[in-house]
Amino acid sequence: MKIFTSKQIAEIDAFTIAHEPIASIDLMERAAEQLFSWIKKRYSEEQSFQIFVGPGNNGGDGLALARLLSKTKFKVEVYLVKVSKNLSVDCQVNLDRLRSQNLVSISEISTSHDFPVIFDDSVDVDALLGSGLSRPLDGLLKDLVLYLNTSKAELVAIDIPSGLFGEDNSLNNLHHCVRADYTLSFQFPKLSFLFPENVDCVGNWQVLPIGLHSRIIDEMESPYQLVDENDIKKRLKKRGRFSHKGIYGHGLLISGSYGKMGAAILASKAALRSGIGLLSTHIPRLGYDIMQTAVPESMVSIDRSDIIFTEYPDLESFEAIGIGPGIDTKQNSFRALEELFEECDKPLVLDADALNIMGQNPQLKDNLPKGCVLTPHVKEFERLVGSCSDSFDRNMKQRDFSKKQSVVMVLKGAFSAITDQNGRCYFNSTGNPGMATAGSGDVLTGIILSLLSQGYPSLDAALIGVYVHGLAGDMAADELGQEALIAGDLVEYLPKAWKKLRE
Ligand SMILES: NC(=O)C1=CN([C@@H]2O[C@H](COP(=O)(O)OP(=O)(O)OC[C@H]3O[C@@H](n4cnc5c(N)ncnc54)[C@H](O)[C@@H]3O)[C@@H](O)[C@H]2O)[C@@H](O)CC1
Ligand SMILES: [K+]
Repeated sequence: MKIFTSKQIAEIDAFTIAHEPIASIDLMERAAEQLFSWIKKRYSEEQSFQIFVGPGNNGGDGLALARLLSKTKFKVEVYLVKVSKNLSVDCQVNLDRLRSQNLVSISEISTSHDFPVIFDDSVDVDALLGSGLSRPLDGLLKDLVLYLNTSKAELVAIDIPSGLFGEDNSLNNLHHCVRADYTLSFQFPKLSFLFPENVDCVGNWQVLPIGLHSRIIDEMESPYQLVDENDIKKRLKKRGRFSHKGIYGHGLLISGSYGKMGAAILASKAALRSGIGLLSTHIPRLGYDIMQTAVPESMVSIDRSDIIFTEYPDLESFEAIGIGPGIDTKQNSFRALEELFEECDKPLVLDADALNIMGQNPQLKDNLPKGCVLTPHVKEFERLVGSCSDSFDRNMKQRDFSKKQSVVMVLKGAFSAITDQNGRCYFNSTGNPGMATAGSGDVLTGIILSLLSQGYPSLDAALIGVYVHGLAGDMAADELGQEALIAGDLVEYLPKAWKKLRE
């Protein structure tokens, strides 16, 4: 699903009105009907609602919703905030319709003395401001939002929590934005929903389709996408009946050091559980017995060092290389990595200590093999690129880095962001907080190495790998709970996750 800016959404809206064609007031009605049916499914008919309405079309949605709710048994009160002389045309029409229906009490809020008592068991609806927000909230609106945020009532935001911008909130004060329990966003999510600092404002968000015109949605360019299961299924290659293990590639995983052999085991198992034909794991000498016992399916390549990575085997026979999990960051490992960058013309995935070595030796960045995949978490990313003021800034820097260095980068976290050589950004939609556990990243490296070895292009390997990793995590958490989840469980659930993608 593409993600558009607020400005683009207004264009899509206008195109729909002109080309469906549909009157804008009827499009607003369609949006209100979607809100109404979401509410009807969720709340009992005795539920009371307090709806806070602003001067624009977001307010218009709130008024139309009030009318639909009051036609049934729901109890509704509306509060219209007087922050400008005029209402938008469709907001005014809906105010007139609600008044003539005469079922709902409509109060005006002109000063903070007019703020109503909010009952803990009511549901508040935030229809103050939507995507037309032009500056951070101040004055009466800010005071009202602060007041609403102190209440214990459940808060449902229409389209976007009032005060939050759809994209860049770096100059905004998030304490002055509505803190919703639910945000019901029309047709698309907003970019800002995917950034962790906004989670307290957005709460659980859901997309409600309102039938915007498919032609303009298809044609309009956006660098941002939220990746769903169908996007992933389309990228999967068929596994033929007559295939043999040679077809699925031979991968080389460089991993492990004294005290960190677990990383090599987890990454190797994940690679093997993700369709690779053959796997060799390159490890320091001390890990020989450990690897041969724990992962008999993998061949072992032994470093001359007992305890760290200092060299790598001839690359000729491998389709792809993965390096980083648990290799440590010693000087000799840096030299070997530098050499690998110079020599390697195979698909490559870099993680963990490989990224930390680069963080310590910034000149390495410019030698990165083109098209390789990097999988940092936020700290590793900032060691590479420098500190960032917020997630929006970090996202811009990630897109720039991918473009400049011509690499694919996976920034791991909730909604992991995957950027490509053209500066496009794909947000992953699977995964849960239970996966923030030791070794989870090693599993991802193994999966991506496996896909690269099978001939998937770097971007596909990253997108599919991150998705299936998150899916395995979701399936594991469903059965085991998030607290108990460990990285080994992700490996255990990979078969089910792959199976689901092949259904
Ligand atoms: N995009 C779509 O397809 C549809 C959009 N709809 C609704 O329309 C909304 C957008 O409507 P509008 O463009 O009228 O925008 P808003 O409803 O967000 O309101 C904009 C108004 O608020 C004022 N304003 C902006 N920032 C302010 C601030 N900080 N303090 C005080 N006043 C401020 C503006 O001057 C303008 O008058 C969406 O969020 C959505 O709820 C729906 O009606 C259905 C269709
Ligand atoms: K809102």
